[in-house]
Amino acid sequence: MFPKVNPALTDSWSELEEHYEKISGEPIIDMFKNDPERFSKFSIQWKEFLVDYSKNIINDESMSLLMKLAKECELKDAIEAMFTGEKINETEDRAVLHTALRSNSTEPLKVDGQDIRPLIQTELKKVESFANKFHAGELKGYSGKKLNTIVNIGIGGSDLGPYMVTEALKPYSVEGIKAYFVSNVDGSHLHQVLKQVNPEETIFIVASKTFTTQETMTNAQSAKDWFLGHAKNEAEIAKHFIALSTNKASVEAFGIDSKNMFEFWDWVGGRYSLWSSIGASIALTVGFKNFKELLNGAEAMDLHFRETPFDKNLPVIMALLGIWYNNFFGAESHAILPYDQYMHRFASYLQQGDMESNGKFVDRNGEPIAIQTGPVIWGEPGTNGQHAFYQLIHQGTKLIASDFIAAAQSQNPMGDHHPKLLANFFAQTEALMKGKIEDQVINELLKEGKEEEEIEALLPFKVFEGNQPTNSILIKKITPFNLGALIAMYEHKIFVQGVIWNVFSFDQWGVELGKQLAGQILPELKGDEKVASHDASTNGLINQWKAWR
Ligand SMILES: O=P(O)(O)OC[C@H]1O[C@](O)(CO)[C@@H](O)[C@@H]1O
Repeated sequence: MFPKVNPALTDSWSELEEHYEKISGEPIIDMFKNDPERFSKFSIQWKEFLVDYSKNIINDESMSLLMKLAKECELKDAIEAMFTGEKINETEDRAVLHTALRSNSTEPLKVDGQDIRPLIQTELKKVESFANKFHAGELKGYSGKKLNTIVNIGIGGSDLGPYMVTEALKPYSVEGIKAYFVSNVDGSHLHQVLKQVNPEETIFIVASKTFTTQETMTNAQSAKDWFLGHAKNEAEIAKHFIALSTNKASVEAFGIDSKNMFEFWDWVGGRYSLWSSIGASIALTVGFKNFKELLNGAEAMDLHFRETPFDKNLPVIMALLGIWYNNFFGAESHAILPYDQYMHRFASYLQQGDMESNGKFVDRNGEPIAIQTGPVIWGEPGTNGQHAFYQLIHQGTKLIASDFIAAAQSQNPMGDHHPKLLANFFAQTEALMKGKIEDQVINELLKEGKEEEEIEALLPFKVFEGNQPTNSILIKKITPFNLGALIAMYEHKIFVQGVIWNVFSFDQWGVELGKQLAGQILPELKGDEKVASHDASTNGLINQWKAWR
């Protein structure tokens, strides 16, 4: 196992603290003026990606200290430990091998003495053959009609990944296939979907690693009841319900034959599972070939991450920049801003990926952590976000580091929409860096014919400092391959940050408490008696609900 290093005790940490004092007030724009090589130095072109991180508050020294931090935290060993299947998820005694799901290597990779490569290939082939039959119209429902609609029922990692990808790859959807995703236990979610589908043509995909998640099991049961209300025959479930899970016994207990189950394993974390059978809804929507391309793109990023020196390594650089702002500038959040409408779920997907992984306050030794760990992840597609929350990034009191993501080629070229979208993508990072200086504002106001007094009054509101750091990720096109690589880049960024903060990134004990309490409260909601077993606030809310329901 790689060593459990407290990052705050490394030499590089104190050197970075000192360095921060020197550099934090320096305008990025001046750094460009002083260094003509800055863009080529702080940008990386990799396959069809251009990652430009030159608009950050960094110089050569910042980067070399951050690289030193990665070395002092034994990042290289940590990467190898993950890829080779060491049980780095110690609190659950599990290996972390989502990378194996997309690997084309045939070299044996053992977990508990068993080579997992054949297991992965068998399930992948199962998904392939099922998807091919579905698209060939060979799968028929209870009335003999072809199946052409999928309803994925899952939540968290069993929803966010497949939903985000099927949305991002909508232009690659197989013609005639409709896909819906139901996650919320709020009955309205399932209701709205069931209103739109024909039971004779629908496959319900019950996606749950544990097959015990309350929301998913409730939605699956209601979907089954609805389906049986139409099909009238339990035997027809076999044609219309499949399960994606690690838990065969619960799948069978629910009434789905294990022949209709696509398996995955406990060494695949829920939020890293879209590459496994959980991706079946992706294969059914965009076709198996595109799903495989997605896996290939992720594998290409895995190889880049594993083999490239840190100073040219995309996930490592992205992670270190995040640490720079999170731990030295005191930034509390990180914005994900895709200039791509199809990627409207990307920030939500990364919220789980990042916040469930690195939202930890205890280190790998079980000691409380004295430094900040995972940031708040948020975002929306541009340009919509520009008309909503960018004001705060431009002129608020917080430092917010952002990732701007855009595709050079549009999926739907239409008039000058794409140049306009991209003009905004380019303009925003420039504006965030430059801000607006007094002279510029005065000139503008003079041109508008304002008097000196008016100018003086308006000046403080119109000037802003800029120096908000951004990364720009320009991708030639959002193909399945490139999307796979992009997702994998963020997965590895999260991993690197977890290693440096010395947290266990692959468990999520914190989410259990709310689940436990909801389990206790549910029976108390029956009947009209007042509840008095909680704190006054919770009792008050429950009792008012009882009065109003
Ligand atoms: O796939 P499952 O077992 O239904 O779990 C769904 C989600 O619930 C969580 O355990 C958190 O509540 C996630 O980690 C997971 O992705």
